[in-house]
Amino acid sequence: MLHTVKAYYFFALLFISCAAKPPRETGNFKPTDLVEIITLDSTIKLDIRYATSNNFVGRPVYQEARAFLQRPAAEALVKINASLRPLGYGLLVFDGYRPWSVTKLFWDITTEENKKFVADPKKGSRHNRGCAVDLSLYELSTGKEVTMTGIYDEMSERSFPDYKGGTAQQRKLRDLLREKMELNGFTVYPYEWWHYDFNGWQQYRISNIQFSEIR
Ligand SMILES: C[C@@H](N)C(=O)N[C@H](C)C(=O)O
Ligand SMILES: [Zn+2]
Repeated sequence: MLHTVKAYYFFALLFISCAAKPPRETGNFKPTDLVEIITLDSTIKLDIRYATSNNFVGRPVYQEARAFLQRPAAEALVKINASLRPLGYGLLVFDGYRPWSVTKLFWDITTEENKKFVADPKKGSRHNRGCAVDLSLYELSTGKEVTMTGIYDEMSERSFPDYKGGTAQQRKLRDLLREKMELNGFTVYPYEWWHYDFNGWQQYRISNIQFSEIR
């Protein structure tokens, strides 16, 4: 019974988020040029959690396990991935461009207390602009995701980029990712070690197109 009520609630919110409209923006914006990351570098790994049930929603919210970014941001990731290779690591991407309707759904299902872990749809997420990426590292020798101080989309202090807990190795890897990202034009989100905004994100519009519509 509880399961049925929860499912009803989820689909009601999904319907609302799909029917809702992104905020109107005025001004001059760069043209949207979303590129699929793996077409630039197939050694960047994907684990698109939002296309699976293994995410904080507990259900897939994407129909396709793909990741896109505005071209300059995607090109910067290729450089970062190359600079990690001699150290034995590669990039593991959880999410890139995200349609605005998904940001609205995330906001609607998240408690007040945890709203700092999701973007306000009234302002839009930098993911909606194709200028934010959620990512971690994988080990080249095993192909496995490394262990960071907290898990992806964990809504706790372990997610803060300056969290002092965890092991020295976990903090070292989290800080290695941050160092490489910052050297290449990204800024970490103050509550999530995995979320990076590409500098200049303000120059791109909020989009609400589905992955299948990206040309
Ligand atoms: C939901 C989480 N992965 C994330 O991306 N959070 C930031 C704040 C966002 O929604 O833009
Ligand atoms: Zn993010």
